[in-house]
Amino acid sequence: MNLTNAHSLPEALYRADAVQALDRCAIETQGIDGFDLMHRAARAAFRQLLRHWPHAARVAVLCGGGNNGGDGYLVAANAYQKGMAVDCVAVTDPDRLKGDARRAFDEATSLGVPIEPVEAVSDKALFDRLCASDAIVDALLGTGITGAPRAPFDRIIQRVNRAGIGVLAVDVPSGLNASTGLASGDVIHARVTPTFIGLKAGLMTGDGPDCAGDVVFDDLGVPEATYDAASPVARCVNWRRASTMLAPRRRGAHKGECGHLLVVAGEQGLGGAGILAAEAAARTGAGLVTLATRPEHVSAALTRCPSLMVRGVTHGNDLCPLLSGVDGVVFGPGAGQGPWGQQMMQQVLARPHPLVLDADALNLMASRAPARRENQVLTPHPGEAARLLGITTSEIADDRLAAADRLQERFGGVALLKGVGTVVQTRAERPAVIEGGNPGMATGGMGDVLSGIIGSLLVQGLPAFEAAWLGASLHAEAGDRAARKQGQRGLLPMDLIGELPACLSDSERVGAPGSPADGEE
Ligand SMILES: NC(=O)C1=CN([C@@H]2O[C@H](COP(=O)(O)OP(=O)(O)OC[C@H]3O[C@@H](n4cnc5c(N)ncnc54)[C@H](O)[C@@H]3O)[C@@H](O)[C@H]2O)[C@@H](O)CC1
Ligand SMILES: [K+]
Repeated sequence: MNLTNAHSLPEALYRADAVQALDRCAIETQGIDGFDLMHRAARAAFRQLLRHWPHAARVAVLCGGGNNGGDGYLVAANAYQKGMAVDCVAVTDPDRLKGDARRAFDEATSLGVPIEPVEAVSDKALFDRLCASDAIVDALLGTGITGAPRAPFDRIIQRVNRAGIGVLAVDVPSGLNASTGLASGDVIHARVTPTFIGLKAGLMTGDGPDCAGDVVFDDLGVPEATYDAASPVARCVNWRRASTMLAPRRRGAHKGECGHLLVVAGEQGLGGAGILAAEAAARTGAGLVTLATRPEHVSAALTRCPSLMVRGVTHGNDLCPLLSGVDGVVFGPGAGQGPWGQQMMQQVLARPHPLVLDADALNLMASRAPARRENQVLTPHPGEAARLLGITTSEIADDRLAAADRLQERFGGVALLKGVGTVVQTRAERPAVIEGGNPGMATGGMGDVLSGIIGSLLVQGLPAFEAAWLGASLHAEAGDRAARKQGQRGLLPMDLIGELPACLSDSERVGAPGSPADGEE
């Protein structure tokens, strides 16, 4: 997702069936004519076309057989009336169109929009036309898709992507599951996706952010009461929202009341993981951070970050004195799965502290009988999540919200499923999906930084769920700020850590906890 696009999206995320319920409510209960709603959607999409391609003179519009296709015919009509050259292709036989989609086709036809059935256009001619366009409007499939795109949609989606011309996807990039963000077959890669009435969860997680480009939300002016018709499946959160939740510190605050975190990490050869987690925790404001690591990593840790207390631990028993007197523990980064990691795990789990369990802690857990614990945050990536649940990573990708729910159910506490659109799940509250972050963060050590951040917020007194979603939002924001300064590909975890204080200063500017950030909502 575009890094500059954030923050104007609504918080409520819906599955496709819930958005369909909202559409129905707008029409049947709120008295908005369905065809009028389609006109509004088309105008909203066309506005984005003009905004993103202000000089477009020729557009190709590809229309499917449902209401998404109906939106497309009306976008084509808008473009035609604006004087653009329009290549409109009916991918489903217009004789099979029903209801508002049929009316949209009829209206476009009566205005003189040239519409050709797909069978009348050879593959090569279609490809040439796509390549000759300034922009392509994808109105093939929307929220009504079931499964992977079937012929001829699959072939057309491939052509569109191969043409290399900017695409505006109407409501949802065709081929994407609007509920889950799964692309189970061919899927449109759009530059912008104007989406209507309800923000679809699938645009914000899994394959969604990669395929949708800039997501622009438009409620099409439906009355507020429309939203009583369906519940959101999750909340879309970002640092701008999260930063308002951090209470400012008392002027008389002292380190003892800002929490003491113990980071247990760094088996032989993996010392950096613990150092990154501990430094990130210190930079997120923990009053005290102790790092328990292999003795050979002690001097490196102190050289890198002298404000840490660093203890060399060789056996599980060495950890006992360190565990008393801390407010929370991060365990797992670079801990290995050998005897060192196992001994440390045994000690850590035997105490009642709030916990963040990451990396090797999760691998060690996967080989034991699941033990539920309420004051813990598990932070698996999809591979670790699959091992914890005894399923495959592709089953995790099938429905990330459902996978996070299963993890939480099995292990209790909070499950944070990493990946694009990180999902944070707890029992009694609506899950959070994190907006933000960038592919530069796909590098070793970024997860260690995240676990340090969450641990730090835990010991500063945040409940586990808040610590997890605030922490993930902060991590994404720091990654985006670092990427804006120096690009994505060469990003290192230290660059994120360097951005943490500036990100946190947002919350200091905002003031009282719970007050809305300026310009938001
Ligand atoms: N009145 C409304 O309900 C509104 C709906 N809107 C648009 O309508 C869309 C939803 O419309 P629909 O519910 O008609 O659904 P869609 O238009 O998204 O898809 C349904 C069509 O796709 C076909 N299809 C489903 N799965 C397929 C697959 N795997 N391969 C090939 N074809 C497949 C179906 O046979 C059907 O023709 C929204 O995404 C939005 O664009 C907007 O116009 C706003 C108002
Ligand atoms: K579409």
